[in-house]
Amino acid sequence: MSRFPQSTVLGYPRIGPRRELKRALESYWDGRTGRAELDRVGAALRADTWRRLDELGLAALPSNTFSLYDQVLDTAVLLGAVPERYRDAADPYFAMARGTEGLAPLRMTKWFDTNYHYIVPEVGPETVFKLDAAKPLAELRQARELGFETRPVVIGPVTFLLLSADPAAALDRLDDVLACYEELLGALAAEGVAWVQLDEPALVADRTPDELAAVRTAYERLAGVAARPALFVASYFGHLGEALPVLAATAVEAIGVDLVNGAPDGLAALAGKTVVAGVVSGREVWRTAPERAAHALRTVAQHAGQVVVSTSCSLLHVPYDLRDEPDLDPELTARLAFAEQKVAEVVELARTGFEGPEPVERAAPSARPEPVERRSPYEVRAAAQAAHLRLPVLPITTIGSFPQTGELRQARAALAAGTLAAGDYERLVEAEIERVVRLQERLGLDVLVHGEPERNDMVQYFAEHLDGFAVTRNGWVQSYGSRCTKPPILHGDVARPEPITVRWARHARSLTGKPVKGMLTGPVTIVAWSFVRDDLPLREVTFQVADAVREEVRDLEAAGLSIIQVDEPALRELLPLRRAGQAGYLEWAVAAYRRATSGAGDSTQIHTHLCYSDAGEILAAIDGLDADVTTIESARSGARILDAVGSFGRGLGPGVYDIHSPRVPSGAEVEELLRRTLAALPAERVWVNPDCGLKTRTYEQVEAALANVAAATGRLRAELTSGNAR
Ligand code: MET
Ligand SMILES: [Zn+2]
Repeated sequence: MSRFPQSTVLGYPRIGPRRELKRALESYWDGRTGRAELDRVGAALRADTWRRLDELGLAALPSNTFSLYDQVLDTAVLLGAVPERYRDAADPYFAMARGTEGLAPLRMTKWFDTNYHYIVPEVGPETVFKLDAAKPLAELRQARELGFETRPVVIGPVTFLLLSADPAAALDRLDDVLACYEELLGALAAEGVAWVQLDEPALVADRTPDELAAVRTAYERLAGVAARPALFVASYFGHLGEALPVLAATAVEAIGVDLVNGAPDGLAALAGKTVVAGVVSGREVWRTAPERAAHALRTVAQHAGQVVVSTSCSLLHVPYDLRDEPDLDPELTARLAFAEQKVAEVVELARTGFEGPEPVERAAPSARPEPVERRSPYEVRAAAQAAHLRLPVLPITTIGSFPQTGELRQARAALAAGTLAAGDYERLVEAEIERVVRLQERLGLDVLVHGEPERNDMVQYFAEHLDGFAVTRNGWVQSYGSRCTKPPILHGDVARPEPITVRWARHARSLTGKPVKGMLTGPVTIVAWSFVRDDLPLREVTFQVADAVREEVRDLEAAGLSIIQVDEPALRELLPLRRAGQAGYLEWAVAAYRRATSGAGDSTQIHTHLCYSDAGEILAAIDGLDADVTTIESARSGARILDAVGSFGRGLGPGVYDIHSPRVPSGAEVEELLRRTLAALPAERVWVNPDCGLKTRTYEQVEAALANVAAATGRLRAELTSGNAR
């Protein structure tokens, strides 16, 4: 077996430094360009990446880390796990990713505790596995033509099966999947490939004995393949825990461990192995402290046969290059590293060896006290709110945003470029608010919103108005497919210099006699969707953000807003992968939310909104938020969510309109969903609303859908008041 070179990265961004892949994909999907052009852009991005990594001095280059959509979907294709119904589509790959006319896409969900989303494979008894190694082989050969020897990267068999829609049923297919991997190893060996990387991030979560047995079976079998490349099994996003000795006992040659938060126990098991040491964080944007990295490397070197310097995970989760950010404060820039800079750090650590002074442990900051104010018990608040708001039964509301028009986006760009005066921009926003208010009045909604036209993004907008945050010019990170987000950088103490949303909320309120709901993003979601300083515990940082939100709640209330929504769609996302950390996280996350909202008076109704979440796992925490009304995504998951959240003794708005689809639900569909809700919950607690914000939809769709929602609600109200509901 050949020795693993001294430095590597587990993966690299692929959307393009200027989002070239995004544009190429969208143009291909729209039919503006053909497949050849899309493939040309992909090939150019891969070539640029290998050249750059090589120039930076990285010793081992990965391949097959590029993807036209998602690496899990690529793995499904590699293994032939394409569900029957997609096989006849013009382009089965993108049909699975995005759906087609009449064919829904595969489900998509979050990749571990990141904001990246993968396509959930469907694996069951009927799946026919058949290796299709075209993609890894093509990338390998492309790199060779450019003069680069690469290490193909593939999702490992256990993680692939555990990530599929029904993991238990999928694990039953382990033997068949392993046959494909064996064949893949043979094909790579035939090409003369020295090393292959199999990603097994699923092993950093708690695993059952059966699952650990699957790990043993898988890697004993793969290591037993006669002619194969050397095997490098990569873990990331945490420690391997009980999977470490299992993996180490197999004959795989190299194991990748995430060392960003210190070295795990049990390293002695790695004796004789090559350890690919993830000391440079692949998911944070802070420069690596060299003495801490060197310390971790020394610790591992005491046990391992060989230590290779690497990133803790793929660099997919950070932007390309800090040099694209000339507007950042130089003091901040000096603290940062994006993908390019991280590669340089890896190379430097490998070059200088692991010598250096011992790191100084930082003193833990003292905990900040909780705010003393407590809201009254729900019954007291509910009575005060009912008297004050006088809402009808089954009140209809929305989640906040209305369609973002091209005109608004252009105006914002012009404002940033200095070609549109601030006053003119503000008048445009006010006109849009008026349009949204009139539309809601016309549709007969009960609790109105201003529509969030001033917000580019529900987190970035707040980051731009709070101290302690910076926003980037090009800091795009892939979220899914062609979609990217630009996470703000939370680098200092957070404070709110002045009110942020009040002027827009006040404007909406001045236009109507109906109640208007103020709209804020919650503290947990703001930190979840930002790059957050690592010199304070996340809890402390989140509390600082909560205090800023709390001030905003107070000011909205003082401006006469009697309903205020504080969104926490990312509450589930930060949940630690291992159960041991979950209760502690949920406790402070809930405390942060209550800190943000508990300054409101009893007659002010606090709403919260959650989506993207497998709410089932965090039910008690959602209940603990103690919001007067919780709106939650449910149009697709149906009754499941009702069973789960029905026990909350407060207001509940399970979504009746799936806003992720351009489809307009009929009045009959909405009525059916509402009837199901009313069968599970007392009518006086039920709210009627879409699943999520409407900003990605068109006005045409929204108007038609909300008209159907209002009509269906009207019919049920009539039944309820005539006493024969259900
Ligand atoms: C991802 S949750 C979105 C909530 C936000 N208020 C909106 O309506 O867009
Ligand atoms: Zn939402």
